[in-house]
Amino acid sequence: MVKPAMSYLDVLADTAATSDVPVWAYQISGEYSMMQAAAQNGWIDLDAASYESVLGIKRAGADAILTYWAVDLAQRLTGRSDAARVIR
Ligand SMILES: NCc1[nH]cc(CCC(=O)O)c1CC(=O)O
Repeated sequence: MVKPAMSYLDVLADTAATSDVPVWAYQISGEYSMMQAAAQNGWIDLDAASYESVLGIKRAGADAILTYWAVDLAQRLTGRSDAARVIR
């Protein structure tokens, strides 16, 4: 598990490149909170920025991502309001 994810994308990529076991990334509450706050101030598009931040973590090599947007993203990516139950 590499955390916090967004500040350690280089460490995540290096770890994923050499790990024999699945590598997880944790997008911690501080990363989530600063983006929620920025969106509340009208500074960023939350839907776009949250998706892009998680996509970047995946692109760095994470096999799985722990994120406070998990349910939101699952619903948006599947188009299903019950996505969180379905993916469990
Ligand atoms: N070491 C404990 C731990 N495990 C996960 C988090 C982050 C929890 C979060 O902020 O989402 C923390 C606290 C910390 O490292 O500061």
